[in-house]
Amino acid sequence: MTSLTSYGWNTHFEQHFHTYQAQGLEAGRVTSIEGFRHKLVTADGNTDAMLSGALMNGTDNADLPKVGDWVAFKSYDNEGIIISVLPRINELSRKLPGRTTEKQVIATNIDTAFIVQGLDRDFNPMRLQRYLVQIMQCNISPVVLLNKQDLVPDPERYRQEVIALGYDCPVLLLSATGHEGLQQWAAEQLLPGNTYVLIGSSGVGKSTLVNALLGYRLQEEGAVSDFNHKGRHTTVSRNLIMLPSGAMLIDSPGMREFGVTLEADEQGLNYHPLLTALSAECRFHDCTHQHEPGCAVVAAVREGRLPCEVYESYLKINREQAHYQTDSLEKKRVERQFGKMAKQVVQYRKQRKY
Ligand SMILES: Nc1nc2c(ncn2[C@@H]2O[C@H](COP(=O)(O)OP(=O)(O)OP(=O)(O)O)[C@@H](O)[C@H]2O)c(=O)[nH]1
Ligand SMILES: [Zn+2]
Repeated sequence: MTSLTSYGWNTHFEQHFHTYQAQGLEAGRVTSIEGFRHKLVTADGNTDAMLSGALMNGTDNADLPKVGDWVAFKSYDNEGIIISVLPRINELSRKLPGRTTEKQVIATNIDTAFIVQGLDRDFNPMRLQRYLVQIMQCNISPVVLLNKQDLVPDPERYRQEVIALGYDCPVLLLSATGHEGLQQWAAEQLLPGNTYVLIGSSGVGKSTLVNALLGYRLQEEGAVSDFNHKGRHTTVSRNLIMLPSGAMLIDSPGMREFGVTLEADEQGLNYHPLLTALSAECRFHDCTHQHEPGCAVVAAVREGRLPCEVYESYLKINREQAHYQTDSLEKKRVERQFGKMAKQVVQYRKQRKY
């Protein structure tokens, strides 16, 4: 018997599961997905499950089961058929790379996201801020892991650089291969029954970190070639792994692009404590901190009280947000128009009786 609580089951899921339980369904958590095959951990151990026809045909991709989801399923010949996804506590998503405004759900029901950057060549405060903003907007708390500290002479300098960005989150230095900082990370940040996700570009050491925590090689670690310093894509799928300590970790394949998906009434600004504090002193309450007179943010940048990187990241994310919003508004307008057209056709058919 597996205790579902040790996998993160709580009263939220319990409540939503009631009606399914009455129908004789079971509950399980998705630990990996390969094609149509979903691996679930259940009260009776592990089982494979497929999607029901209704789920497969009538559901948007973002709402289909993802790693981390709790699902209601029916047992059938040693296999499960997933009938429904229980409402998520949160979902880690990103905008897919390129011009599309499509959202991709990476993993769900997450307590903390670890953003991993390697200090060798991957360290990039701009990219880090993009991850931070998106994670916070998904209602997930972030922790920054600066890995490969053994490869630079003064790793603390990088840590201070991240702290100076002013985000309210822990920043840790690690070496996955040298096992430095791992114990402290595990003891302070990896709590039993909680679910964590590792994100970051390919080659920053995510698989190596997972393996170090597990104490054995679960995934092949890809050798980053010295020749061109381009990491090979080694992690191909996401897995929810139970660590010996009872904490769960979802490893995700390297993602160089991490597009933000801020919604219409939100502002990237809300996710930066330094900017929020400063904007209270702007002359105009709806200041965009770009061209307005009496802008406290611009003044702080000029006087060196706000790091340029923070301001630059704010501008960049705002621009992207505007693009994302016009695009999704346009999509909604087209959908509305299509709905109207479909209604007209139905009416027309009724009148003509065919
Ligand atoms: N020197 C040093 N090398 C490391 C460290 N952590 C990882 N590496 C090396 O970096 C390379 C890439 O590590 P992986 O763990 O495969 O990286 P990943 O983030 O899982 O990459 P993807 O699976 O492609 O997303 C391997 O050769 C590791 O041995 C570290 O702390 N120090
Ligand atoms: Zn302003």
